[in-house]
Formats: sequence, C-alpha cells, structure tokens
Amino acid sequence: MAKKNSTKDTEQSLSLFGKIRAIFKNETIHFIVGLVLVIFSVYLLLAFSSFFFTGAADQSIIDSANSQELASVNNGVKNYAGSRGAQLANYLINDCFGISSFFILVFLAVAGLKLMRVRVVRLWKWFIGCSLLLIWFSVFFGFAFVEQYQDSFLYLGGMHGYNISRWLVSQVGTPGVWMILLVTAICFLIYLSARTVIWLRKLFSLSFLKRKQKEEEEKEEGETPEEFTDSWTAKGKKKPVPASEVAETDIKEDETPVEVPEPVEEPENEITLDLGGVTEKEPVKPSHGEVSMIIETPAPDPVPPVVEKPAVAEPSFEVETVEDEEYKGPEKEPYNPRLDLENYRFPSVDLMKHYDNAEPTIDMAEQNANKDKIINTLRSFGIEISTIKATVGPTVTLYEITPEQGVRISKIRGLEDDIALSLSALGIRIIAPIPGKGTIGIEVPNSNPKIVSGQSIIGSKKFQESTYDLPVALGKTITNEVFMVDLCKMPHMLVAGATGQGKSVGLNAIITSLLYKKHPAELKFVLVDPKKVEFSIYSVIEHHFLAKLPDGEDAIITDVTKVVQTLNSICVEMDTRYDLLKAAHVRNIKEYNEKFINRTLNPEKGHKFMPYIVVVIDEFGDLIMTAGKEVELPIARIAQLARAVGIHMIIATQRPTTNIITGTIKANFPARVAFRVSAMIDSRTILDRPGANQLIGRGDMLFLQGADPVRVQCAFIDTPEVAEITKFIAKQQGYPTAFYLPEYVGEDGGSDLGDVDMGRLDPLFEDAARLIVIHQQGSTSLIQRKFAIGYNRAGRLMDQLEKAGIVGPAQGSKAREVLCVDENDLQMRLNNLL
Ligand SMILES: Nc1ncnc2c1ncn2[C@@H]1O[C@H](COP(=O)(O)OP(=O)(O)OP(=O)(O)O)[C@@H](O)[C@H]1O
Repeated sequence: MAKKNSTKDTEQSLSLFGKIRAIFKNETIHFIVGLVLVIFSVYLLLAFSSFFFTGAADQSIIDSANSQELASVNNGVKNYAGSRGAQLANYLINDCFGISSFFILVFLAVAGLKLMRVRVVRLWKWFIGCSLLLIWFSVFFGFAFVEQYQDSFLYLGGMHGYNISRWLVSQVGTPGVWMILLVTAICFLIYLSARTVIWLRKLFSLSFLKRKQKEEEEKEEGETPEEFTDSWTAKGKKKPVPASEVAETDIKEDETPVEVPEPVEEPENEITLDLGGVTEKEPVKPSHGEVSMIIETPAPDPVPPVVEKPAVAEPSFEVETVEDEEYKGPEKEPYNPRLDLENYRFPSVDLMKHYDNAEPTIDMAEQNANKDKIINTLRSFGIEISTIKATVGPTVTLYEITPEQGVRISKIRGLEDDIALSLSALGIRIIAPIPGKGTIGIEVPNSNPKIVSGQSIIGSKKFQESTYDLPVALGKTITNEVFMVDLCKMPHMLVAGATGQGKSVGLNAIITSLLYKKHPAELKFVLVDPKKVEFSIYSVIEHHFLAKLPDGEDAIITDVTKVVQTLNSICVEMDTRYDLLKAAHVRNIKEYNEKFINRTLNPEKGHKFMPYIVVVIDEFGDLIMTAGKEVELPIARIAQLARAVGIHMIIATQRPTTNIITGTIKANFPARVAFRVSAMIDSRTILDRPGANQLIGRGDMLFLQGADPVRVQCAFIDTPEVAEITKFIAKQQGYPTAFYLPEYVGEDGGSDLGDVDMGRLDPLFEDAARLIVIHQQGSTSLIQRKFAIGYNRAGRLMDQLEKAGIVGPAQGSKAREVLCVDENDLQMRLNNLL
C-alpha cells in the first residue's frame, strides 16, 4: 500500500515537473517575459536619464530616508521613475558601475526582444559583450575621472570603477593602468571583428603614411618635365612587378591563364635536321643526301622541391563583401568552408613513385636512321624537302618537314602507309599541315619509350601553380610540356579506348590530380564502377571525398539499379542547386560560393556551400547495354545542364561503338580522350576523325577539345601509388559520413495512386496543373523548378495530377503525357473536380 502511495507521489511530482517545464517552454510565456524585460529596460532608461538631472536633489532623500518614508506618497523624490527608479539608478550608477550601467539595460532589452522572437540574436554573445563593456567602461571612467568623485553627486565609474582603478594604480601605476585599458580594449575589438588585426597591422606598418607620401610623390612627378620622370610611371607603363606578384594579379583579373608567347627559344628536345638545301638556321653546303643535325637534350619539366601545403588557406579578410539587400549575416568574418577539416593536409608528391627511365634521352642512331628513311621514302615519290626538325617526346618523335615549293600536301598525306612501311613502325601519324606552323608533321614512335611518371606531372611547376578550378593533369605532350586541362571549363569528358591501352591509368591520373589540388570540402566524387575492381581503392576516402545515396551501403557504386537511382538523384541535386542559384541571383557555382563565403546568403533559407561534384563512370558501355535509356537520359540531362552548378562527368568506355557513344552523348561531351583503338571507325566514333587507331598504346592518347587533337603521353599513376595517396588521406580526420546526395523517389516508385487523397489537394495543385498544360510537359522537375519546392512535394503533386486525369502515368524517367490539350480543357476538368 505504502509502495503504491509512493509511486503515486513520484508520478504526481513527475507530472508537476513536466507541467512546470511545459510552462517554461511555452511560447506565449516567453513572449510575456520578453515584453516585461523590454518594458523594464525602458523604465530603467527613464530612471537613469532622469538621474542625471534630478540625482543631486534626490540624493539626500535617498541617503537619509528609510524605506517607509520612501514608500510614502509625499517622499519628495523628483526622478521621473519615482522613488524606486531613483533608488535603482543611484544603486546601479553610483554604487556599482557608473554610467556604463546603461549596458545592463541594453542587454535586458536584447534578451527581451529575443524572447519575444522579434530579433534572432546570440544571447550569450551579447551577454559577454555587455558584461565586458560594463566592467571596462566602469574602470575607465573610475580611473580617468577620479578627481570628479570629490565634488559631484554622480560617480561616472561607480564605486566599482573607483575601487578597482585605485587598486590597479597601487599595483601597476598610472601608465600601467592605461596600458591595461588599451590592451583589453584591443582584445575586445579583436573579439568583435577579426578585421581589427588587419587594421592594426596597417597602423603599425604606417602604410597609410607611405601611401600618402606616394600619392604626393606621384603628384609631384606629374608636374615635373618628362625627361626627369621615371620612365615606367611617366609613360603610363606599369612598374616592373616581380613574377610572383604578376601571377597573383593575373589570377585575380582573369581566371583563364593567358598564354604569353615565350621568347623564341629552341626546346631542348628538338633536333634540327638540315637537308642538303639552305636552311635558315645553319647554312650547310649542299651535298647530296647529307643531312646535318643540331641536337639538344630534352628538357625535363623542373620538379620543384616538395613543399607541404599549409593546412588551410584562410580566405583573406580583405575580400570585399558583396552587399546584399536581402541578407547580411550576423557574423563578420567570411565563411570558411574548410573549417570543419581545418587540419587537413594535402597529399605530398613524394607519395608517388619515382621512375629511373623517366628522363627523356635521345638515341642519335635512331634519329639519323629515321631521318634518312623519311627523306628517302619521300624522295622515291619525287618529293623533296627543305628542312626537317625532330622533337623527341616521351614516347613519340615528331618530325616536322618543310617540303620544297610546289609539293602538294595531299601527296604527302597519301604516303602515310609507305612511310610506316619504310620505317617498319606501328603508330605513324601524319599531320599535314601542322596547324599554325605551315609544316608537315610525321609522328614516329620511339624504340625506347619513356614513362611519364605521376610525380613529374603532379610535382611540375605548372600543376602546382595552376589556378584552375578543377585542374586535371593528363600527361606530357610531344614537346615534353605538362598537359593540363580545367575540368570546369570542359565541362564533361569522354574517355575511350580498347582494353589494356591505359584507360584505367588515365582515370587514376584525372582523379589523383583533383585529389592533390582540392580540399574535401570543395570536391566530391561519385564513382561508378560496374567492373567492381577499378575504383575500390578509393573506398577508404569515403568520408572525405565521396558522395553517395543516403541509403547506399557502398560509396563506390557497382550495381546497375543503384547507378540509375544515383544519376537521378544527381539530377535532383542539380535542380536544387539551380533553385538556389536563382534565389541568390547568380549565374554559376563560383559566384554562388563567393556570395556564400561573404555571408550574403542566408543559410536559414537553405543556402549552403556547394562542393563540386565529379561523376566518374567506368565501363559506360556495360551500363548502356544493361540499363539503356534509363542511364542515358539522366546522363544527357546532367551533361546538358550541370555545368553551371558544378557537376561534371567523366565517362569511360572500352567499346567505342555508335550504339554506346550515341549522338546525344557525343553532343554533350565536347572533351574527348582517345586511347588506342583497333579500327579507324572506332577512332571516328570517338574523335570524328582517324588517329586513335594509329596510337601505340600504353597511355599514348589523343585529346580533343575543339578543332585539333593533341597527342599526349598519359601520366602513369599505378594502383599502388593511388593506394598510398588514398591511405594518406584516409588517415586524416574526415566528415562523419560520406556526402549525401538527395533522396530520389522514382516517378513510379514513389507512392501508390490509391493513397492519393483528392480531398486534400496541395495548395499549388491548380497552378501546377496550369504550368504542366501550358508547357505540355508532364515533368516533376519542371514543377520543382518553377515553384522552388522539393522533389517529394513535386512528386505528390504529380500523383494528384495523375489521379485528376491531367497527366498520364509515369514512363520511367521520361516526362509524363499531358492529357489536357489546352487551358479550356483543363478548366473544365478542374470544374468537375472542385
Ligand atoms: N601512361 C602509361 N604509361 C605506361 N604504361 C601504361 C600507361 N598506361 C597504361 N600502361 C600500361 O598498360 C597496362 C594497361 O593499362 P590499363 O589498365 O589502364 O588499361 P585499360 O585500358 O584500363 O584496360 P581495361 O579496359 O582492360 O581495364 C598497364 O598495366 C600498364 O602496364
């Protein structure tokens, strides 16, 4: 019985506790308390303000009268806030903190407004700020106006300020107190805004004085006669700037690196093979068939010492914030997307293997033999040439020949097979003429090809100093230059080639270059690997760099059905990103992220920092064979639209046939990489021209974007090297999960039409119906885009439209059929319905 009672008691006390908690959580209670606080702070303001004028008169009453006298009606207090107001003001101002007590009422008002939900503020920040100001000003006034305590009713610093400042003076002396006040004030300003540091630095370096001096100097210079002025500045030229500075300014002004023509200098891997005729370079006496050569050793790309990248490149505080009328975040400092993983260290170049035979060398005997064979073959067909120059690349040598006047180019082009026969070599390619040079090129494979190591590419100055958004280092050109592209500008890439010719190595080179340059906050990969073995080495960096579906178990997608879902989910992500871009009034991800970093986009409205997403699909052919249109359609959609929102695709296939690389795919993948293929027709499918069939394999490739393909030897980044790099990244702290792509509810898999409640139509139902009928396009993403709503709501709307007979049933990822021909038809249907 007693036990029963005690349980009852506990239950009762628990329910009482719950009730009290509910009262404290009640929004109305919050509002009332907030209102009381605001009104109280106004009352205090009145009391404090009045105290300045009536304090002297009231002081004797407050000091001498007892509480009963003060409570009486005729207490004689003059303060507008009455005797209690006068008491409070006297206590807080004179006995406590002096005039800095105003900060108390500032805090009370802010707290009240927060409780009333009038303003969203961080209360603890206000509390700390107001408390510090209260104490600091109290000490400051107490110290600075110590004399005033003797003959005024008002103690500016209050007793608190007076006592503390006296004690401080006794400890550190008057100068010491000034210093303490200065240091604490600076610390507080730094706490308020990090810009203080920049401002102070400028102050200490006296840069403003220098600027002023410079301006004066310039003014004076403008007045002096020209012959006495500095020739650089007087004639409006820029002063010579150190190279490093030039690079920096270039980056700011224009993202696209401008190719500055180098002073004409013979590359070191070029050999000029002079024929009997007179050449411009080195006149040689004509002697029949004799060819002299100028040989220069190849110039390997300098690999700079491995410099550890600083963990976090803090965005500069000097970046001007873009004013946005709609939103200005409360935080002052720019948003730092890398902050979550601020200690992340980029992989270093020494994780890659060093190859001994990577240095290009020249085999003179081979060069002479090739030269003779080319000259003799051409001569046997009646073609005389005036010069021949050889450029020795890592795997191929380019012989540039200048035919004698009157020789038709097509004649040389037709001799491709004969030259190949006479050189008894595979992979001869004739470029007639070499674009922009007016010579004819004959590419001949070297008998001893060199490996282009990943280290020499990733460690190259060009790559390290690149300012591309998504830099991809593919390999080296025939002139031994590092060949780099910006995936952002491509914006999608198709990689094709027969099996065993270097595709997987090429994909590794692409992914690795991005891993070397990007922070996990800035880039996410979606890796699709139907072969299940190619990308498994990347699974360890799931929490750093990979994106997947929320219910996906593996971040590396190997299952075809999951591929379809993932691609559709990327389409949803793309649509969402477009909506956010639209809301932010920007045109692309770069501008959007800049705005977000400058805190001019409100995260509470769904704005977030957008990482680039790179989708890499290996064995695309397999996918098309198994899933057909289901994968082709989302891929085409992403390819057409995703550029602006930072989603890029790289698809690879070993079956370069027209049923795999269809017109749609080709139209949307302007950048193509072709490794060796067996037939000319395959080369035409990939590149729209022959050439890939004449490559020599093992990473020899043609890169096409725009007019002419470039022959590149792909960097060799082997699986163990990739494993080392991924291990290095995986060892570091990552995000708690992979990057989650939005959930995708299949158009037909979302909900059963039987569940659709036509009695509770979505408020957007009529508008959505009109939109669909006007556009004659039953597409969920159209509804999503136009009304800026999520996928699930748009899907529900579509189900309601179907049930109302306005659109037909779902047809996979294709748009639904619209069953109303025009708005009149729709109106009739709506009238029947509503
Ligand atoms: N850039 C390169 N430099 C030197 N050798 C290379 C290069 N690329 C590939 N190879 C050689 O070719 C072999 C096959 O390369 P890779 O595995 O990339 O071919 P693949 O086209 O992906 O073949 P598959 O389609 O069967 O996967 C490699 O093991 C390597 O020996």
